[in-house]
Amino acid sequence: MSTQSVAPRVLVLRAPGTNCDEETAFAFEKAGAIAERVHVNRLIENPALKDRYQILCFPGGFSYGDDIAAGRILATRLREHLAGMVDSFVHGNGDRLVLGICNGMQVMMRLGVLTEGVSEDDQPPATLTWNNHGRFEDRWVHLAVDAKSPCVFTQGIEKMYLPMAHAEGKFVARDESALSRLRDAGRLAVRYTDESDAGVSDEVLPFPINPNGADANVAGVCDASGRVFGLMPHPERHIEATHHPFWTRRKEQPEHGDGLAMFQNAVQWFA
Ligand SMILES: NC(=O)CC[C@H](N)C(=O)O
Repeated sequence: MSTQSVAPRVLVLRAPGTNCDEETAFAFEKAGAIAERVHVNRLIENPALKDRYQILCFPGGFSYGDDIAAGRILATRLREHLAGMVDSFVHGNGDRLVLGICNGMQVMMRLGVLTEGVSEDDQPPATLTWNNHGRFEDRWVHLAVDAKSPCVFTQGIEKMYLPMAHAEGKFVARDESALSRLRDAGRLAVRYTDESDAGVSDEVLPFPINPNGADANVAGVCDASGRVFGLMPHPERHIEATHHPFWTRRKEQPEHGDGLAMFQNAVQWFA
């Protein structure tokens, strides 16, 4: 853990087609961080820019139009031009955080940083593919957090109600052994669940509870350290209590929306 006491600085990485960078920067700022939106081309011109930041965030959207596969082109650009930057956040001295939201998680899956250390060969142990019904799906989902997960972002959170909005968000493990390795290490940190707060379930739940058909209802995955995390739902879209779809019908308003705690956890980690 870092000994730094000032507000952490967040690099919210933009690329052509990114569309959640403003909201994501707002969420980090509301949680007490200093967030800057930086275009990938500025980083390629000047990779030393990365040294200003303690948190790297890949926001949601349609980077490079989701061409080839969602997240593929941005991941390839990062691998070709900014591998050192990615490595310094993911590994480095272990004193930085990485968060990917939706298209950001897709980029991180393509980079392999969320499932590192699981395969014994060079084949990816898991991927994200098209939702079962083959369409873009936009709806609010109930999520359960794996209490034994090392994920820095979900500490102290049991459940969340967040919007999801994606076409290529179905988590698929290569085989049962890859899935159980990830699960046993608490790396399948966030799962779709039903309204009854049933908690984490490995049995695939029906649509629309599990909106895409993901193996073990996986909605978010972290690395072995818990510092590197990606999720398909959008915490930055539920920051204020009034973002909740039924806020006018609730008797009591919570202080914040469910998504804020994840950003607060990230800031807290540097305190
Ligand atoms: N909200 C998003 O980030 C969208 C992710 C991606 N473009 C998809 O549809 O799968």
